[in-house]
Amino acid sequence: MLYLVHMIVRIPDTVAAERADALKADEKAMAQRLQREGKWRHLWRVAGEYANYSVFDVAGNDELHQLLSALPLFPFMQISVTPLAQHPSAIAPN
Ligand SMILES: O=C(O)CC1=CCC(=O)O1
Repeated sequence: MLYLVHMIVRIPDTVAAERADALKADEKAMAQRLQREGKWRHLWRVAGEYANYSVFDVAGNDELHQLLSALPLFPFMQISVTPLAQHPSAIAPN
């Protein structure tokens, strides 16, 4: 199943800069592993915001939740999820 996921990142000032940098490096490593595995199909920065729109291709709600909640920045993100279905006018299956 495909899911459009909106992630807004807010790391509070109480998190030390070194800790924040480590979390971001771990987040990048996990995101790139999931992209290589084909589960994180798109990752787009929202221009001008510390936020992204992503498309995940996973078995269902439970796998998506497991992946999102394992992200290093998960405690500092506001996440919204939109399940995607095929559009009948799309010229190619997604
Ligand atoms: O910077 C972000 O939008 C949060 C994030 C998701 C994957 C990644 O590497 O950073």
